[in-house]
Amino acid sequence: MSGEASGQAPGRRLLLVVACALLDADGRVLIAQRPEGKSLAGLWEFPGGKVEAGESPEAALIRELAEELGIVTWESCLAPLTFASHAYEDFHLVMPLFVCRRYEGIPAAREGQALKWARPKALRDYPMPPADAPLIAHLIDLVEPGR
Ligand SMILES: Nc1nc2c([nH]c(=O)n2[C@H]2C[C@H](O)[C@@H](COP(=O)(O)OP(=O)(O)OP(=O)(O)O)O2)c(=O)[nH]1
Repeated sequence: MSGEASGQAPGRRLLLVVACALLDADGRVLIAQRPEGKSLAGLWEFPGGKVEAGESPEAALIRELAEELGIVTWESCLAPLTFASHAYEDFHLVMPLFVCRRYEGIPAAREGQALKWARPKALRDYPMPPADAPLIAHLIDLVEPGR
């Protein structure tokens, strides 16, 4: 039943974005700074982007990692970790977060974004989109448990 049919106010539209915690051998995670001119400019985020019509989340992430960072990875190298669900002003974001430890190539900024390898515990020192805050604890538990 739609929101209107059920008598509820229609909600925000759902936006499906897929993101990746790319990990290096030292357990650091790659974050990228959103460039000027985009929404949430200046904030640090996990690489990824919108899932296009007809695309699976995994295929979208493989495409985004190639476009943004010039790396190649495979569905078998993407492990689901957790997801974000956050109400922004204009839409409700649902964002699965995958972990990837195996890929080919050296991540390089293909879209002018600044990149940083950060320890999961240090992620709180970087301003991130509000949707991302609850994800950090999951990464710490995965990479630096008990520390
Ligand atoms: N890739 C990514 N996007 C995130 C994160 N956290 C978060 O709220 N987002 C939001 C920001 C954007 O609204 C959307 C990602 O879409 P996108 O990166 O393809 O969007 P875009 O910049 O091309 O377009 P737009 O935001 O200007 O509409 O998800 C994150 O950690 N990684």
